[in-house]
Amino acid sequence: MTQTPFPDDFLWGCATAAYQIEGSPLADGAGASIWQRFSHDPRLMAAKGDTGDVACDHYNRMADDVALMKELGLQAYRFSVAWGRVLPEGTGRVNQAGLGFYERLVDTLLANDIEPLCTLYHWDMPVALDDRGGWLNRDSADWFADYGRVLFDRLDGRVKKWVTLNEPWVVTDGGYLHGALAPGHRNMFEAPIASHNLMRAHGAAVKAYRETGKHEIGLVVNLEPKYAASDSPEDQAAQRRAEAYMNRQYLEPAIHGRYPPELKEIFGEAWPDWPAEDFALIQQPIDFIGVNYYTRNVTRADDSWPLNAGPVPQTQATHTTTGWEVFPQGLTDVLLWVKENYGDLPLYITENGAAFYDPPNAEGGRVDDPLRVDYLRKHIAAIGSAIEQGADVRGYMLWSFLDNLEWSLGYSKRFGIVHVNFETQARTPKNSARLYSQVIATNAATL
Ligand SMILES: OC[C@H]1NNC[C@@H](O)[C@@H]1O
Ligand SMILES: [Ca+2]
Repeated sequence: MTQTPFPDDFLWGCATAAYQIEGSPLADGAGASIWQRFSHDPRLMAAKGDTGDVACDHYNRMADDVALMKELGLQAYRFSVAWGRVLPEGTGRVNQAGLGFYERLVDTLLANDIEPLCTLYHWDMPVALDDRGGWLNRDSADWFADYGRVLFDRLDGRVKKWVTLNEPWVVTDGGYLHGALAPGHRNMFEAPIASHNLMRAHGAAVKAYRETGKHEIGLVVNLEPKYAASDSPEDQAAQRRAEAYMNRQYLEPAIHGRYPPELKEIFGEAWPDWPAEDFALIQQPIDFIGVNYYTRNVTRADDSWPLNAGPVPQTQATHTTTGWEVFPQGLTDVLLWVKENYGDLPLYITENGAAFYDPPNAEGGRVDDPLRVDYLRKHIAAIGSAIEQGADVRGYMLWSFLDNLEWSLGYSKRFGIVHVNFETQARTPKNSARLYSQVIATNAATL
């Protein structure tokens, strides 16, 4: 049994997102989001009928959920704000009832010694703004900065760690290129524009934060390390394209004020010439990088895949119910990759976790989830290894606190360390929650 002690002030928490857990999407004057529209459209939503109308009913059960977080020993909780609750039309009029929910959430967390980490954008743009072009409209940077100012003014100080965007790659690739996610567009000319405006909005919000903010703000990116299938020039080039497209497309402009050259090669005529002043806006200094890690990709040249880069299935490995290879080493590798390419900014694992099969109801108040326990043990140890090798990792926000709406995949993909019976809304900590409580209590990974 090897013990890897973590730094004394390492922050252990869980992550969720508004549309995936709250329910009551239109309550108390909230404006509909693009996910309200998308999840109700059977032409677009893969898991037809699985909408966010109820989800985990967290909007009504928040106090009990925070009490459960406390019981499990969480030190932090990463949540997102539903933009439309606060600004029903996306800009202008503030809905005090909506803002009040998040203020109550933050105050309840603080009363339980749980540090709030607040994500401004976790995919749920108000439909009023999508109808004005959404992320395709260059005004989206101003809309987003104004939205940020409302939250900073009310909550900064109680919230000391802010996140502008969650996973801009998924927003763009899913929402504008492949159409699997809201707003469901399939257009390779739109994707770079949405992507670029998301990063302009990130920069505008960081700039707005610096006007009054006294604490920290960062960007959260999903990183999936790409391992070339062979040393052949074709596979090496495929790995470079895949890495540029998913892992460099957002960090490169945010940190270095440029795009990786492979993107023009990938998008060709669909890749605009960006105004130089955009990069000055995007490259606002940030205080940390949030890394969301789930799995890796072994990449080979394969023209049956976009980018002429396809995965080599790792049939020998354990896979999650979302089809992802369990590969803890990839978390160590990707943390060191960020340090090597983007310098010594503090890092947080802002999401990591796994969906494995769990029963729909927790017989006898127990849910035994050995595969998730194993996944968490190994990935937490992988962070310890990265820290030993010099990565400045400050915290871990496990995805997720509750089983929830896995977007277009619906409620069948259960990522929670706490089981939710969606018939009764009963919460039942899984064995993985008990493991996590031990990790937090000992501040160490045990393998
Ligand atoms: O797929 C699991 C998670 N990945 N990152 C974004 C979250 O909203 C997802 O549920
Ligand atoms: Ca649309």
